[in-house]
Amino acid sequence: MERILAINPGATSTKFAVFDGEKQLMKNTLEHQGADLMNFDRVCDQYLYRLDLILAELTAAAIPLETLNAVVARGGLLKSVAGGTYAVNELMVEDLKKAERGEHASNLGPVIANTLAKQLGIPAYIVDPVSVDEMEPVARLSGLPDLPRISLSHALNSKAVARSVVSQMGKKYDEVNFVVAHLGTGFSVSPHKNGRMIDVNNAQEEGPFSPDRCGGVPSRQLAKLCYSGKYTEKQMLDKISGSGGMFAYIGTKDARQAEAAAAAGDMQANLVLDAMAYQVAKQIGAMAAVLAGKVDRIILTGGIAHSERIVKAISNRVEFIAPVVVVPGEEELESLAAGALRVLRGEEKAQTYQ
Ligand SMILES: Nc1ncnc2c1ncn2[C@@H]1O[C@H](COP(=O)(O)OP(=O)(O)O)[C@@H](O)[C@H]1O
Ligand SMILES: CCCC(=O)OP(=O)(O)O
Repeated sequence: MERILAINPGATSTKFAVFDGEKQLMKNTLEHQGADLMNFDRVCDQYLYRLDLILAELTAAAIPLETLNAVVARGGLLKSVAGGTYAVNELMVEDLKKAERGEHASNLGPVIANTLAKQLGIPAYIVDPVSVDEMEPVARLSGLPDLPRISLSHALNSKAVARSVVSQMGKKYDEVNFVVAHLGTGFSVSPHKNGRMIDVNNAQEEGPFSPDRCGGVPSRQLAKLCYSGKYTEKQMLDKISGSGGMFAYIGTKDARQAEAAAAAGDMQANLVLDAMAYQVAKQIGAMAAVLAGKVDRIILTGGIAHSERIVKAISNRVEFIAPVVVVPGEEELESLAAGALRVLRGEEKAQTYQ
């Protein structure tokens, strides 16, 4: 039986699980307080800190490291790649340490996996990293040649959820058209046409605003703000991704807190939640147009798909397009393990990142 350690580093947590084949032996979420991560200048500097915490939990769960056959992690902001499972290599680790496509917690995944796998002499993989790019040429133009559109999304969960919905329909992924909205800390809304994600809003800088990102904002005003002298480049980038969106308006990234505040009469929290759902619905409409209106299902997934209020607000606006299926949360660890398993069992060949 293949024993696999799956790791999913997030902005404020590290989720990991150990699987024997398909069977999950343990699953854990390590929460990181702001103060724990404050001492690290860059995201990739956190890899040993997070790895040590995982190792301590594996020891506590009496899972000897020597019993692991592979490590698999959520991939980061790499160069654009096709979907699938990739062997972690040094070029991938170097690219993520340089973070040329930006800082994001998922950049830590391959670095942590590589460090541990090298120590144990076992393979390390990533599956459907955030830089999966299946966009059609027409989707790549932004309107400014200097600023090509880039595919950075929740490809791992969006594709896994699409596959699971399609199997419930008794069809194949390449026989259907879906719009999948992943609503987590970042939001990505993607049209899936016959098994390919042919467009997506870059979850770091486009589309609807999300709990900590501003999404697409008025471009002239943004340019003026950048040159206003009020903010450094780092501060501006943080406004766009990290402390923008819902957080910038009401000081929380937690949709549950926002809902509780709205329920207690906070009008601003109420408006911000309505606006977030409104923008998601607008983005779903745009992606339905990408599919020429031929949409078999709209899928809402991610942590915020647990929210009845937000799901209802979005569904009311988009269910004229296609039936809405809600798959709350994410199955990223399971999808990572399944991707590694396909390679270990010889059902799929690991691709090479270059
Ligand atoms: N039951 C719930 N109701 C409303 N919002 C929720 C619920 N559970 C989680 N969320 C929200 O989901 C968001 C995080 O989603 P998640 O998919 O865990 O994000 P990520 O993995 O991208 O950090 C947070 O804003 C959180 O408040
Ligand atoms: C960069 C795309 C993936 C993403 O936004 O993930 P989170 O929502 O977990 O930050």
